[in-house]
Amino acid sequence: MTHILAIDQGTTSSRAILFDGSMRAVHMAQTEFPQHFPQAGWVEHDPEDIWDTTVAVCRQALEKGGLMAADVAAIGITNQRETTVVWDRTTGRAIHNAIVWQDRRTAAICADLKAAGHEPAVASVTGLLLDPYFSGTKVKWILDTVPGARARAEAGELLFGTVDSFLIWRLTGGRVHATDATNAARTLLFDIEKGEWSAQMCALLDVPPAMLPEVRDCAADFGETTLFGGSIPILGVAGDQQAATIGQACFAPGMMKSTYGTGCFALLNTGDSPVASRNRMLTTVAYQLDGKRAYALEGSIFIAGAVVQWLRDGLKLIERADQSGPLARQADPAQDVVIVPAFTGLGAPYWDPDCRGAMFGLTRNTGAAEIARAALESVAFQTRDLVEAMRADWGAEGETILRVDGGMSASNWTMQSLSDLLGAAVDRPVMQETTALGAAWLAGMQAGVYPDREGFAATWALERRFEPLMETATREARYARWKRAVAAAMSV
Ligand SMILES: Nc1ncnc2c1ncn2[C@@H]1O[C@H](COP(=O)(O)OP(=O)(O)O)[C@@H](O)[C@H]1O
Ligand SMILES: O=P(O)(O)OC[C@H](O)CO
Repeated sequence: MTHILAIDQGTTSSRAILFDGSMRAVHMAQTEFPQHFPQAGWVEHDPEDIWDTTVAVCRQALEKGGLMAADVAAIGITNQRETTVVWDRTTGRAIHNAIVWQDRRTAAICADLKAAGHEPAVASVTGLLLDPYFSGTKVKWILDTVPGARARAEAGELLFGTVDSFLIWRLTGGRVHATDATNAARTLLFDIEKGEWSAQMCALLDVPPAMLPEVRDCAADFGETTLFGGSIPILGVAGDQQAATIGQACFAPGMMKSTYGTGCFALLNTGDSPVASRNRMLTTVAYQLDGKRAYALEGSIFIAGAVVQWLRDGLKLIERADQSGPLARQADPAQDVVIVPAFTGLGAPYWDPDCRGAMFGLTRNTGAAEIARAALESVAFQTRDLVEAMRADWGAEGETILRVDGGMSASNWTMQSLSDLLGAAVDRPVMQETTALGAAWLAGMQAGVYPDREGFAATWALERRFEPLMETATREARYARWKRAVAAAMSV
């Protein structure tokens, strides 16, 4: 009973990481699974792929470590958020592919609700905006589209869940239909202040309450699984960005983390009451422990590491992601190329689904290095947009320190440019698997094998701090140019 198994079910891959009794990640397995794009702007996953890859990576990680179910004290689950599954209570099979968070098919439903003046009520109850990103309109779409689904959902025959709930249902053999407060907070159906499903939102989005999972703490009893050769309890659940916030030990109000994966998600802990944003940030649940919720302001950027993938796969300027920083370093300092990477519209704080990317400042001397630099800097400028908005919402006292993680945080050049363009310290921890660590800690703490919150926070260790080296006047001039570039891209 010495290990904790963290399941990290992400957008492009499923991962399982085994942590030992000292919270060290000791064995890992990862498998990518297919993405389906049935129409422009639509993104789906086959729930059976999600399930099969999840089970496979758990088995592989256990095998790598030569471990059995009896060696695992608990499972923690963290997951891609908002992605929506509706399944049959009797067979456990989904009635439609999972509709992924990136999917834009419900843009018209959102536009109609906005035009009818519902956004202020939605924001005040759920902390979110009327954007296709969230689960609620995706559930409505499935119920309106799959023949007979609405009547079956009303009769209690169909269940809704985000990916955590679907995995819990399958892992427990259909015994537990539950989610945690962080995942519930991403559905458009959850009253984040009261901590319960909102009848008003269910009515607005035509979602029968009978199909909703029970909402529990992030560290709680989510049932047990016997799939791995013995019984293992599931004791921790959190959406992946909240799990990273926990894994980064951002437990005190004012602490902020930013995760640079495919996209970028920055969360600022705002303490025990929700802060309504005046700057189009999201208000969300950071975690719920012992029935008490901590809240966060969240800024979501859809393209971060994806811009590096574009340099590699689209423009073929590099062969590997880690060549992007060294290439950017060679850029001519006299040139000021700006890229607005609005490949799938812009997220926070602009929320413009129709905007597309743009590049400014080209000369005859512009080459691969200048484009790479502009691509990496676009991530820093977007982070500054979020940090400015969050500080305006929450109060700007105190120094901003950003704790970073995710694949792109490995790039020293990008992290230095982030610190320069933010004018703030950027802290990169030793342990960069913060998402899985967050889920593992929740489960391990609930199982009684890991330390409490304070003890866990004390284990956070700095690998490297990046301090701003850029002159203030240069920083401000470059940021002003970025803002003009975004305005121009949005106006085309
Ligand atoms: N050294 C690096 N420099 C810049 N970007 C990188 C580097 N290593 C990885 N990336 C980018 O990070 C992303 C992968 O990060 P990861 O946290 O695994 O993302 P996700 O969980 O969204 O799949 C990719 O988009 C990749 O382009
Ligand atoms: O799976 P990731 O790491 O790309 O994260 C997805 C986010 O949870 C979407 O809100």
